[in-house]
Amino acid sequence: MNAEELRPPRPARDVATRSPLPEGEGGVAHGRPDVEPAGARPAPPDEREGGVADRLVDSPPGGRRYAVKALWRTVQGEGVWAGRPAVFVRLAGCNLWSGYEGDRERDAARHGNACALWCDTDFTREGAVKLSADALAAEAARVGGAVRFCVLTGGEPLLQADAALVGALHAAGFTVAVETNGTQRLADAFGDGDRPDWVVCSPKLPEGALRLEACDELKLVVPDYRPAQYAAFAGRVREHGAGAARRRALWVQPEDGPRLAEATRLALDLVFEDPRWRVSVQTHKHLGVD
Ligand SMILES: Nc1nc2[nH]cc(C(=O)O)c2c(=O)[nH]1
Ligand code: SF4
Ligand SMILES: [Mg+2]
Repeated sequence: MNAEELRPPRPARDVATRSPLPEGEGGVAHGRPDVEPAGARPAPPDEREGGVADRLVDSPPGGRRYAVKALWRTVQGEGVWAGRPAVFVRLAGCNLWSGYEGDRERDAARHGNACALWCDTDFTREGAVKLSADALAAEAARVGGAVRFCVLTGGEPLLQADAALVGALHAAGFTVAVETNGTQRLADAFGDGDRPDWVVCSPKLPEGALRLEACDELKLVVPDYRPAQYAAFAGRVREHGAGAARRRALWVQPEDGPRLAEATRLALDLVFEDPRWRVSVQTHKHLGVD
């Protein structure tokens, strides 16, 4: 069954623009259009985060292969490029948590990082597919259709991403962004070869432990990570824009989950206190997409 068949029948056009509710109960009197909430319709498989093993097989051994946990088309939900159509590639593995429930407290204590306690990302190697750079780029191009913006995420993507992978994506026409925790050096990952065009750092260790040389956006997940703790590292964020719009992209992003309300209040207080920082909203969650 394809996604189209899963959708409820489309109402006739004249009723689609009118609310079935009487006035005063969320109907036309409130100006609310009669639309389903975003994300109510099931997304096609290529637009869902899971299930890469269902459609892809390992590239033959021999050359360098990348463990890909998920590859899907969506919009970048966060930061400067929020709303930009993108192919997300989730590379398996992280250096700050094994990814298994039972290891959360051990790994948080081992590395001194709070994120192992709340990280909600599935980046374990189970179900990952090992793809060559060319196979990965070809799948990104197929899934992307007209989209040529690729976001490498994880886990920690710089444990795997290298110049050959970025080069293959560039050759397929992609602009490449990466979401890193800041523990890896770009020089170690990419040497003198192709590098990502855009680097987003969301640190999970104290700034003294960060080895990333520079980035284009800094995103702190509050309440555990706060601007005052990253004042020096914020100086490594490249400025973008012209004239008065020239600025660093410095974000505080409320942690999703049971602490969201408290974290949102803190994010607001932090940007009111120091307006160089902005509140980052996870727009993909509002849109109901992965
Ligand atoms: N659409 C979408 N945008 C994102 N931006 C950052 C993400 C992440 O999980 O790091 C993410 C994600 O998982 N989905
Ligand atoms: S560094 Fe990122 S992916 Fe790794 S455990 Fe922390 S939040 Fe999760
Ligand atoms: Mg996510």
